[in-house]
Amino acid sequence: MKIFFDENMPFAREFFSDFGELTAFAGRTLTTEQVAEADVLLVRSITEVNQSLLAANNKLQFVGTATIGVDHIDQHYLRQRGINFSAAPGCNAISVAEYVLSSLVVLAERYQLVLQDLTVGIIGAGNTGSRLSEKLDAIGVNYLLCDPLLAQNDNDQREFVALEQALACDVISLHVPKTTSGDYPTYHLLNEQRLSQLSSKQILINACRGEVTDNQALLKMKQRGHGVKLVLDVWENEPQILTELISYCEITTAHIAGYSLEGKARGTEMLYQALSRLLNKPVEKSLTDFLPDSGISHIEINQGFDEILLNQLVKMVYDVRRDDALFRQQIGHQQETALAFDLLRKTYPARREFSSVNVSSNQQHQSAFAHRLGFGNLR
Ligand SMILES: NC(=O)C1=CN([C@@H]2O[C@H](COP(=O)(O)OP(=O)(O)OC[C@H]3O[C@@H](n4cnc5c(N)ncnc54)[C@H](O)[C@@H]3O)[C@@H](O)[C@H]2O)C=CC1
Ligand SMILES: O=C(O)C(=O)[C@H](O)COP(=O)(O)O
Repeated sequence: MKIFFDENMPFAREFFSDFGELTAFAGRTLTTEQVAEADVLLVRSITEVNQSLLAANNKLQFVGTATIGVDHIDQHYLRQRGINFSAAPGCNAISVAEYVLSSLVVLAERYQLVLQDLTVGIIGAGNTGSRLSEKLDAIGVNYLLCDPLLAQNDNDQREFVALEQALACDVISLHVPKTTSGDYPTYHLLNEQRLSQLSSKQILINACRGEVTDNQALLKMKQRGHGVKLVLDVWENEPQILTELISYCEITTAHIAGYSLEGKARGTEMLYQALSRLLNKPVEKSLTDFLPDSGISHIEINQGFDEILLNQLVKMVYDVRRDDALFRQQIGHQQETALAFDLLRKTYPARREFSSVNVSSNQQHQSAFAHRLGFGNLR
């Protein structure tokens, strides 16, 4: 069996070595010819899987994407061809939530905001939005959820608000898939008209897909002096992004919100599980077999939790300013934007989830707090 996998897929060799012959490829430049002999194709978000890519292949059995987003996959075409497909829902949702939390902590310090005085409008309350809401619950920050699709689901007992209400919150955090059809398409959900209604006091965070926000409209409003604070992890037209927008962002990164080692590797693990099921093979390997120990394994706390301690704790494990600094250093300076954007992602420095660090305290409620925030949980 010939298995082709994206070179940026951690532990692919460890998980799939028993399945057959493995070939790594560069996701951005994969060609029809390269993939012609594949029985299994394992991609990440930068590979468009469609009729054109698969035109020369008549033996493909399985396509997997080690990502949450599936907007790069023509699932209709795969169904027509009878090719099995699996994604990795939720694989890096914790990582995205920790990115947003780190951004909030950094901005709170920068502007002397008390997080508990703010309300976060979470737009899209699936895996990433839910992981974020749990972390906000843990630190006592208010939030409103907007998800018209889940609002129609009788099994979901959470309270949902209309888009307009979520857009009026102090912080807006976007967690929707990129869609162009259906009752609630998200392409340019934040279009010029909606963006124009934001106030200068608000914070807008986009860590889902760039196309959910109209980047040209954002640039225009910032050039006119609008004060809205921007945290952008994702961009329209990646990797050829609108570089003029960078200097107007408070925090800006190269689509790495989901790039904790755990998040990326969980994606690989989920595809291993899916392929094992398809081939009726036992699932014998687990992520915990391969994850290295984290740099910090244990933090002991001897004082009460307050804003300063929360700030230190979050930033000790993941400080988003590292990724922001790397981005500003590399993009638009050293080489062509698209190459620099992809290189930043390919050479992303190790980052671990809160779960890799045990936090303990002699006061039980403090340990419980850290646990709720995601520290020291199962990997
Ligand atoms: N920046 C990054 O590194 C990452 C980005 N993502 C992106 O984030 C997206 C969301 O991820 P998950 O939460 O895990 O997906 P999910 O599928 O679990 O949840 C998405 C939610 O958005 C809701 N939704 C759809 N259209 C909506 C609309 N118009 N208004 C409000 N809600 C709407 C859906 O009902 C669903 O509950 C992914 O599709 C992916 O594109 C995901 C992981 C990492
Ligand atoms: O899971 C998703 O959806 C994401 O956005 C991933 O973090 C994207 O990572 P790559 O697949 O582009 O490496």
